[in-house]
Amino acid sequence: MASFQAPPSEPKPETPLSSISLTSFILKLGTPWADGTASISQCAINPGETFVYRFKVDRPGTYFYHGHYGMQRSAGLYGSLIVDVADGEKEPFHYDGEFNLLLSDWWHQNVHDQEVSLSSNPFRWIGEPQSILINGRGQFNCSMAAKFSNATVSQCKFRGNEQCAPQILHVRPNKIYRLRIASSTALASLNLAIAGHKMVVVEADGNYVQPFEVNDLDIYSGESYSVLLRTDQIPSKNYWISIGVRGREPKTPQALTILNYFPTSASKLPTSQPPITPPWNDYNHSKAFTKSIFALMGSLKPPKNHDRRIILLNTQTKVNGFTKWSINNISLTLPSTPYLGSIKFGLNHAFDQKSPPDNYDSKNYDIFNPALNPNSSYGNGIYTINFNTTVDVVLQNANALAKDVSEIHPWHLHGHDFWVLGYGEGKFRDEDEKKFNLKNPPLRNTAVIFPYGWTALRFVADNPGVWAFHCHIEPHLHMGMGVVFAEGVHRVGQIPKAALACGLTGNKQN
Ligand SMILES: O=C1O[C@H]([C@@H](O)CO)C(O)=C1O
Repeated sequence: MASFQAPPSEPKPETPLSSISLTSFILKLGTPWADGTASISQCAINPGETFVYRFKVDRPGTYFYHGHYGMQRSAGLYGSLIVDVADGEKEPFHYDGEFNLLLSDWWHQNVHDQEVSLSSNPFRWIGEPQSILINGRGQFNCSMAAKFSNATVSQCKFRGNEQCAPQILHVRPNKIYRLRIASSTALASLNLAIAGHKMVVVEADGNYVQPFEVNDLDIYSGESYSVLLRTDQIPSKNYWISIGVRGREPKTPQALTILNYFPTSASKLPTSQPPITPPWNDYNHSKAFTKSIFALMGSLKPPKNHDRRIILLNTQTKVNGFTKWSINNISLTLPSTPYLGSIKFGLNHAFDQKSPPDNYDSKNYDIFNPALNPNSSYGNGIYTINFNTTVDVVLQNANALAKDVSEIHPWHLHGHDFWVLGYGEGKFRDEDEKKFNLKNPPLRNTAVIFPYGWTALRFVADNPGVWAFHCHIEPHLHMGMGVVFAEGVHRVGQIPKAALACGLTGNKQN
């Protein structure tokens, strides 16, 4: 069992009072109240309160945890969670050392103001981040690689102990290093490259994958990878590691750090230019990477058939004039009593008992153009899944409100891994099912939909609880881009009181 405790919050007069909840990317089999989703699996933790997350860590991998109340992840409430293999067990690959890189993005505008802007009419978008951070460290208004830049940006000056100085990766020649890379970004899709080095991808979202070699790696918010890096280059030099933005026109400089070979001094800057991220809209590059990910031979295979298919159309819409994201024309608003408690206690008036639809009007909806009618409505109804059945979810992308705009959305499922059965262009059709990969689809907990495309996932509803499934872009979730699945809730054991201490379950003892 592992447990981590919410940081004790002692409200000081100048600190705004704010609740939190923490989620992590572990499955939480049998302890759905430890999933950390406020209004879904638990009540938010109020200032001064403590909530202990106790759950079974059932397999090794690269994970992270973060706040799941409002946009707290954007405000910096996140951290890594690395699970080592159990004693006596071995990873299916060898390495001599490891580094952990948790990536994020950073705005100068505070998150409260961002939330207000996003919830205003007229809508004010948060724009692109000012910096990309590596392990919470990033630069602004200076570049470590200034001498390679055409712009008149100044050279960053570091002694090495400043908070914003990059964490340098110190390596020895002719070794193999495991880089654990996870993305907690609020918005940015990223690409990472190491000058002069290739990487071998071996793990995705805590699952082993069939190893494959890349020059650079795309990573979307919510995802994690492990790559192996062989330090086989000239040891008298150092090498740039650069991270740039994908999928949105970048207005954010690449994040940089250095791969420092022993015995070269870490302060010796690399002599060649940092790797340049592929053009932001080179989607073919991203698709080629994403489609090269397969499960390691011998991994768990998906069931051959599904019991239910849910098609989820992703649209940017208007509700009463406010800009929102909607799924099958419903923009998710969470109830004040968390679903887990209200379903367990049969409190039928805690949320809308009507399920959202399993499909959209796929015959008539033109995914390539702005909707003829952009209006949708708020809702907090959920998808109730029969326990132990197999569900296919097809995420269907579409044009946003503006013409010729369709964005990337990384969708993250709580409480499960899913198999990624396929990606396609345009509208999903029944016959696309014939092309699903049932042989070696990767098991993941986050999968991306590309502009104007679809992504098909399969999971088995074998984890009693109530689980969020949402776009991992923080402002998009805030704008309603998510759905909720419930399965086998009557099988859930005794829910700790702290998870129920609000709304209509506030006085429940179970
Ligand atoms: O949700 C979003 O809103 C803006 C834009 O569509 C409207 O300003 C944007 O880029 C998003 O991802």
